[in-house]
Amino acid sequence: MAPILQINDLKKTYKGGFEALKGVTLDIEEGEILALLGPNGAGKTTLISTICGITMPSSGSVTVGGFDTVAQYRQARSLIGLVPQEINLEPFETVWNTVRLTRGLFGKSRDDAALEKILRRLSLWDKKDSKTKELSGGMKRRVLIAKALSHDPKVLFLDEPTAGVDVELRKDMWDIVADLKRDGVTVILTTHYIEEAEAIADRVGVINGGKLLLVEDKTALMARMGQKQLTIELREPLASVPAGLAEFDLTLAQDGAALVYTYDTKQDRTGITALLSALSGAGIGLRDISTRQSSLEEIFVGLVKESAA
Ligand SMILES: Nc1ncnc2c1ncn2[C@@H]1O[C@H](COP(=O)(O)OP(=O)(O)OP(=O)(O)O)[C@@H](O)[C@H]1O
Repeated sequence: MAPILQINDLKKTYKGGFEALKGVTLDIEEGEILALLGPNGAGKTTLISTICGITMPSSGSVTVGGFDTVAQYRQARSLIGLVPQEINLEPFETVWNTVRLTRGLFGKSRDDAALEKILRRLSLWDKKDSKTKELSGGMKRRVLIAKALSHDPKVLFLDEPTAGVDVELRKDMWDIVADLKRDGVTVILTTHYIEEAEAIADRVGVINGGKLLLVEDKTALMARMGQKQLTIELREPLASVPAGLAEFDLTLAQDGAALVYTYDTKQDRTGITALLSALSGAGIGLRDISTRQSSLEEIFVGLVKESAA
């Protein structure tokens, strides 16, 4: 089946010349949850806004369900739900009317049963007659989600859904996303929270400086997190990794004063014993050894730093 969302060499230069997207290409499969990670100003919101037709692309194209988001804007937009970063509700309107009116804006016929289902799922049913200004911050965010779901979209964008919300609401939000996935909704969310990506995403994309640096299966990323590094501080610095140690995944660090060995913690044999005896066999003296585990956070920080260099 064709991907539900196809982003092809998408570029966006804002008036004034700032290049916020520098050619993003990405396919997203139906029912997938993709988390887009990136520091402030990376281009996450620009990417979402361009896909949703709020911002015009400078070049490249996006299709949603096969519809081009510029040439076939209405069809494409009707398949998309967008939960914006900022809360933009009509304060004196009730929850029920807010959600009902949004559905109407998409030209969908009235369907009270569908709206009731959405409000119940978001634990908003008992608040349906409350004015939105009477709701807590967390409930307002839920109303934004209810609005975004009101026209039965196939793809839901959540722009930093849990920024500044408490732990409990964050977990709730994750449950809601898992629920939507079960219904076959494709979810793309932006986040600064790496644990959020870890908790709910099928795939993780890292964006910085308007470029997509990596898109990878979360499980594959987790497998990478299984990597550990053994740092061996040497008595005498080396100019290069000795040829006799070529079978090991070694790099020189600290100007030759240390060897770094990367190994997979999930494998039965780490190779450390063999390495240490090989070092001893080569007459290389050790001063100290230490190990550390790389995390998704480090992978992320490393990538972002590299791309900025
Ligand atoms: N309307 C605009 N005109 C000019 N520049 C803009 C406009 N909107 C965004 N930018 C710039 O584009 C870059 C990317 O912004 P964007 O909001 O997409 O980043 P982001 O990754 O969503 O950041 P954050 O995590 O802070 O929300 C920033 O440098 C921003 O200043």
